[in-house]
Amino acid sequence: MGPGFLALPTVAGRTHVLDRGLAPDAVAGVLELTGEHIDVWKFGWGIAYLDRGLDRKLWLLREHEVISCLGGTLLEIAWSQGKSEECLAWAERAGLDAVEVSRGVVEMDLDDKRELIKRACQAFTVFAETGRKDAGTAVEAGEWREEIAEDLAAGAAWVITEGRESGTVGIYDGSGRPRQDIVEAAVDAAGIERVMFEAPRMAQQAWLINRFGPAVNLANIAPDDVLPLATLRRGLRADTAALSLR
Ligand SMILES: C=C(OP(=O)(O)O)C(=O)O
Ligand SMILES: O=S([O-])[O-]
Repeated sequence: MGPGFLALPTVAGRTHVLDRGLAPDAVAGVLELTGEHIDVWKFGWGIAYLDRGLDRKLWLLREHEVISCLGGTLLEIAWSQGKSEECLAWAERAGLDAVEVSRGVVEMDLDDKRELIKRACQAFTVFAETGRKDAGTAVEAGEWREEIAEDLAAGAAWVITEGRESGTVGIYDGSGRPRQDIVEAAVDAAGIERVMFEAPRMAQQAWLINRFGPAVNLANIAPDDVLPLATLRRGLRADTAALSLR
């Protein structure tokens, strides 16, 4: 990795990218430049449903051994219309590897979420998301702990904590600062290896890396932030330079 003359931290943390509708050629470019740093590629919200480049993008992701994931909002909308089976069958035919199961926009109780996770696990790796997508309904730390434990018991491979593309909800306050009690509750409940923090902003990525080390898993990373994030994880940027300064 790099020319090799620096002693840098070993990076084990996963990087999960949020695709807001990139063209296939752009995806090819991102993967060529930074594919080695990308573990999961999420088609945000309902993007996959409308994406005419989906087949080609899925082919590229497979070539680079990146897990492809359906956005949670699409499955929520399908579920609200009684179409979750149709949605999962379509995603399986399309060749997606993973789905996000969330209850961020619809009213779905924990029993329904558990059933949906179990059903989705039959064909997919499941990322179970915790937290609401609107700022008005913050979930308390105890509830996060409980929901995360249930999601994992239902078979979710990963827990993903809400932050959206904005970074101002879920584990963050309205100005984007981490809600530390929620962050710690998520790590307590899932273990650092199984939790992925949505962290769209550089300051949030740096805060989480400084708190948990370069092994922290970070999600909703913009495609052109992948390389900057790789530098943060290795202490190659002022915000985390303590990791590599001697
Ligand atoms: C991208 C989505 O939302 P979030 O960023 O909140 O996971 C989604 O639901 O697909
Ligand atoms: O995930 S990274 O920084 O290689």
